[in-house]
Formats: sequence, C-alpha cells, structure tokens
Amino acid sequence: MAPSSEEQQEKKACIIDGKAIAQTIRSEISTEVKLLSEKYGKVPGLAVVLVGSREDSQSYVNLKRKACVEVGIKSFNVDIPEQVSEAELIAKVHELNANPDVHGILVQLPLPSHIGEENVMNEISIEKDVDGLHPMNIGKLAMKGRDPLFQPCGPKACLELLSRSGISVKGKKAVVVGRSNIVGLPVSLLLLKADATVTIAHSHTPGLESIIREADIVIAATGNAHMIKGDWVKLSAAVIDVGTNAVADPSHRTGYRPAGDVDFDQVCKVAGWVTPVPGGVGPMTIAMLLKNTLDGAKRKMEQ
Ligand SMILES: Nc1nc(=O)c2c([nH]1)NC[C@@H]1CN(c3ccc(C(=O)N[C@@H](CCC(=O)O)C(=O)O)cc3)C=[N+]21
Repeated sequence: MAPSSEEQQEKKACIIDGKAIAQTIRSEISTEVKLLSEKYGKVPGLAVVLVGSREDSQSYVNLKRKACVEVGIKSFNVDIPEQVSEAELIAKVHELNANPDVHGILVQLPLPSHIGEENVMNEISIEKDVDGLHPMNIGKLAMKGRDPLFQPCGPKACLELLSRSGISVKGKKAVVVGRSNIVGLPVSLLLLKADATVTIAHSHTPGLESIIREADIVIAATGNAHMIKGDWVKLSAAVIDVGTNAVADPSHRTGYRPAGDVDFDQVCKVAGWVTPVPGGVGPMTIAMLLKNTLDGAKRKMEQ
C-alpha cells in the first residue's frame, strides 16, 4: 500500500554518502599502492584515453586522472583528436597493451560515431581491461560459475554501496531501469550473481511505475533527469541513482549541474536508502576504477 502523505512527511531516507565511502576506499588503496611499491619498486599505472573534446567526458576524465595521482597510481594521459581513425586508435591501444608500466587501460565512452566502440574494446588486453567492458569480461560476467578478471566500475560501485550500507541483495527483488552496455546490463548480471531476482526495465517496458514499485532495490540508469518519482518507489526500498545528466543551471560555474535519474526530494520521503547525485555512485565509480587498477597491477607483479 502507498504510504499516507503524513507518513511521507515524517519519513526520511538514509542518504548513502558515496563520496565518504569512496574516500575510505581511496585511502585503503593508497596504503596498498605504497606496499606494492616497497615490495616491487613499481607503482600501478592507468592509461585514461580521451578521444575528442566532449565537455562532459573531459571533466570525468580529469576526475579519474586526478584520483590516480592522489592514491599514487601513475596516470598515463592519452588525448587523441576527434578525427582519429579507428585503426589509429586501435594502434594506440596496442601500444598501451605492450607497455609494461601500464596495468590498466580505460577508453572513455562514448567514442565519436565513426569509430566502432566494440571494435576498440575488443583490442584492449583483457588483463588490462579495468573498465570490465571487453566482450570476454562481459561474457564471463554473464556466465554462472565464472568470474571476469574485472567487473565494470559503475555496476561494481552500486553493489559496493549496497554492501557497505548493510543492505543485503540475496533473495531481494531488484529492478534495473536501463539496459546500456556500460551500466544497466552489467549491473543486472552482478545483482543476479549476488542472488537477487532481477527485472530489467527499459523504454519499451509497459507499466514501468508498477514494476518499480515492486522492487526492494531500484537501480536507476536511464539517462533521464529526475524521471523516477517518489510514488513509484516502495516504502523503505533502496534506490541507487546512476544517472549523470547535465541540467542547465546558470548559477553554476559551468552553466550546468549534474542531476540524477531520481527525483531525490520526493524519493527521500519514501525510500529506506537513496544515493544522491552528485556525491553517490559517481565518486564510487572512480574508486572502483582505482581498485581494479590496483588489483590488475598486483596480479601482474605477483606473477
Ligand atoms: N569507459 C568508460 N568508463 C566509465 O566509467 C565511464 C565512461 N566510459 N563514460 C562516462 C561514464 C560516466 N562516469 C562517471 C564517473 C564519475 C562521475 C563523478 O564522479 N561524478 C561526480 C560529479 C562530477 C561533476 O560535478 O560533474 C558525482 O557524482 O559526485 C560521473 C560520471 C564514468 N563513465
């Protein structure tokens, strides 16, 4: 039953502080990087490849590069002009595959439309695929009893936020809204691996609101700002907002501000837990990228 408006007034969701949790993880990583460098005389290295000059991609890539430096991971900054051919970009990936100081390779998406994203992802060495988006890693993620070398960062961030907030997934009803290769699909597979019952909803799903209302756990990854309303959410559900939409805001330095897929103010009054945007999944995604890079480097150095 939907809560009465009185209940809605009183209730206040627990806000999951992704920024704080990410900071904790980053200091754990920082300690481990020091240990590795004492033991092997080498630090982990991450290549962050940016093609073109999309403003949003530039700002995400800068956050990733800065985060590396902060924990002692060496950041290899690869900036490539928009007009690069697919073959040239792939040649760059091969060069990074062969570089022993590079333990992780991230090619920021989306790529310009003349380049086939899958063709590029396919060429990243799976041992360096810290984004977890190589078809082989995604394929293993989809198989029961198998594990990829790396799990995709955004999806991994969602599960880490749930587990560090004491929210169990096993046996729960989870609804994922969105089916992208980078978030919706892989987060569904991770939830399934964690023994949730998973529904994947998307723009062609009829009765979306009532499906979401069944969920103990909602993962919002639609790319539509503030789409998920308070009365779509079951009382006390956990709502994880993966949305990173730019909405115009003249008072902001850049002229826009990040907004989630969830109507935060409404959902706060109904949900048990909710992640904010900014300060939720975003910073955790970057922390998971650092973690994957550390793990990849460790695996390599220990060989
Ligand atoms: N190969 C690839 N891997 C990715 O992981 C990937 C990608 N491509 N393409 C785009 C998306 C988006 N993404 C974000 C990561 C962090 C924040 C983040 O930290 N956001 C801050 C706010 C930043 C701001 O102020 O704009 C926050 O939510 O608090 C946002 C978005 C990674 N992505």
